[in-house]
Amino acid sequence: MSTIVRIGTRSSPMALAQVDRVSALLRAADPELTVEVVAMTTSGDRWTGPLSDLGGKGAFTKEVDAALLGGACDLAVHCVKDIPGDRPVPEGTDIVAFLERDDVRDAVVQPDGITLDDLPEGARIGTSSPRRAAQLALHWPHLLPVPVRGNANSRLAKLDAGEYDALLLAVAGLERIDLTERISQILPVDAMVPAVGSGTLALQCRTDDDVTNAYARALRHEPTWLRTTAERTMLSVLDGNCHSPIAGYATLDDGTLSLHGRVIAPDGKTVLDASGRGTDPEALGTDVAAELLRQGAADIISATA
Ligand SMILES: NCc1[nH]cc(CCC(=O)O)c1CC(=O)O
Repeated sequence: MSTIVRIGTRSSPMALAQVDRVSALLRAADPELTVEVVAMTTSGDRWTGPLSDLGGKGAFTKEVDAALLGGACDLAVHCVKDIPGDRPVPEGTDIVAFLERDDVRDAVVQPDGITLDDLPEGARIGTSSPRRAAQLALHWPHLLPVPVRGNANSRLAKLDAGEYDALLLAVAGLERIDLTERISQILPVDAMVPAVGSGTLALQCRTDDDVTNAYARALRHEPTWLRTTAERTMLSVLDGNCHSPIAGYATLDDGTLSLHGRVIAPDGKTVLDASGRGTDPEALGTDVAAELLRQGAADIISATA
C-alpha cells in the first residue's frame, strides 16, 4: 500500500501554490507517494477588521495547527512570517524543515510605475504591516500608510478599484501567485529591512509521526535553517509578534552568519539597529536582540503590543 501524506494549508491562492511546491518536492523524493491537500479558511482569512483585534497570535496558522494536532492532516505548510515568535508551534508538533528561501524583499505595486520617492505628498500606501509602515515613515515620510486586509489577490483588486495609490507586498508572495508583472519597484533590504522569516516556508509535523517526519526532514535546506533560526531567536528574545515593528535579516557567507535587527517606532522617528556575525544562530540571535534591548527596544515593542 502506498503512503499518503495529507497537507494542511490555508486556502488562499498563495497558500495553495506553496502546497503545490511541497507536493512536487515530496513526489520527486518518492514517486509512489500520494499527496492530498486539506485546505481550510483561517480566522485571519475570515476577519475583515484590523488583525490586531484578533489578539494577534497566529491568526493564519492556528486552525491548520489544530487540524495537524487532531489528525485531520499530517503535514502543515506555513509561511514562517506568519508563525508567532513568542509561541511558535503547539506542543505535540514540531517545525522540522525550512525550504530554501525565496526572495526576501518587499515590492511596490503602483499601477503607473511611479516610485515611492516620486509619489506625491499624502499618497495612500496600502500595508497592514507595522514593520513596513514604520520604515515607510522613516524613509518616505511624505507618504501615508493605510491599512489593507485580505489575501494578496484581493489587495490588488482594491488597488485597482482606486482605494490606494500603491501597495507594499512581498516579492516572494507575488512570485508564488505568478503576478510579478505587477511589481513596479523592489525595495532594497537596507531601507526596508525584511521581516523575520520572509520568503521562507516551514514544514510542521506531529512529533510522533515518524513517517511524515522523515519525508519532511529530507526537504530541509540547511543554510535557510541557520538564517531563519538566527532571525527567529532574535524575535523570540524581543518577545515580538506580527504587530511589532521588528525587522530581522540574516545572511550566510562561507559558514558565517550576519544578522541585522531593526526595531522602529511607528512614526519612524526612533530607529534602533543592531548587527552581529557568528556561526551559532541561537547565540547570534540572542546577542543582536540583547543589543536592541539595551538601546530601548522593549519600550517601542510594548507600546505597540
Ligand atoms: N500574511 C502575509 C504574508 N505572509 C507571507 C507572505 C508572503 C511570502 C513570504 O514573505 O514568506 C505574505 C504576504 C505579504 O507579505 O505580502
